[in-house]
Amino acid sequence: MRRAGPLTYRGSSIPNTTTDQRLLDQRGPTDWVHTDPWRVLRIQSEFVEGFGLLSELPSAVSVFGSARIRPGNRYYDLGVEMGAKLAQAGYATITGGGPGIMEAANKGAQKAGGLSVGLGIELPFEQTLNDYIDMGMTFRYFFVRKTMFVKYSQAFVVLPGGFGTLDELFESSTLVQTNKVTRFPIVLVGTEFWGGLRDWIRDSLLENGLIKPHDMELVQVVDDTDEVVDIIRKSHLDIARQHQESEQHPGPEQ
Ligand SMILES: CC(C)=CCNc1ncnc2c1ncn2[C@@H]1O[C@H](COP(=O)(O)O)[C@@H](O)[C@H]1O
Repeated sequence: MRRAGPLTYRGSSIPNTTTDQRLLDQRGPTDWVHTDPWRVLRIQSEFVEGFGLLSELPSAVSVFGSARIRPGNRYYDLGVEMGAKLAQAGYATITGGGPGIMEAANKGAQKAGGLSVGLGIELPFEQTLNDYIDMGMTFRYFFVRKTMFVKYSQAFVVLPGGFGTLDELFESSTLVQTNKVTRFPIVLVGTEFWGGLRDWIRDSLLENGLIKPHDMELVQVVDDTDEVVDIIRKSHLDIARQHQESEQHPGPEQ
């Protein structure tokens, strides 16, 4: 029998070298850097770096939207306006750090004097963080990056976009629906763009009993960026009030 830390080996499973021998041995193949145990460490280091970068962030809102929309498009302007309004309301803006609406929201936030954050993702084609980011990090792993959006922002604002944006919208809706995150406003901006999706959710998902009626309220659809800020502010005031009440009238000890 051989014990190696928490591991136990018996019989033919006993390795013919020890962990220390393998660590100190410089010869041999280097394919271990492409193995899952090594990846686990890289994933862990991404969490450590991300938490380190973001843990002292003030209140923040994540803004999602298309990577493909260019300056001159009305939705780009909407992104700039959204970032600026969030900055004026005292929120940091977090985006995926890429081009398009992400860039627009970062630009609006930065130009209005707010804190502009970009959480980029390594992609198969060359890609750098946009030029309007005060604090940024590029992630290797999508799922680590997604944890950062949810952990360090207090609301999601979703502007027009494609698959990436829909992924972010539905992931956050699922987290709220399953109570993994609580009291977290999700606001879609652009009724013309999002109205069809909202109708489909009602007519197909709700109609067939695949979601509950109150799930329809998880996501709000508006046009006006001031209204977005009002929804987020109101939700945060409600949370603060409930917090205060529960401190004044604590329930029975669990
Ligand atoms: C030009 C191009 C496709 C660049 C891709 N570069 C990207 N850089 C950073 N985040 C991204 C990128 N593409 C997609 N995303 C993520 O997915 C969303 C946009 O995807 P889409 O364009 O809607 O589907 C963004 O909110 C962002 O978080």
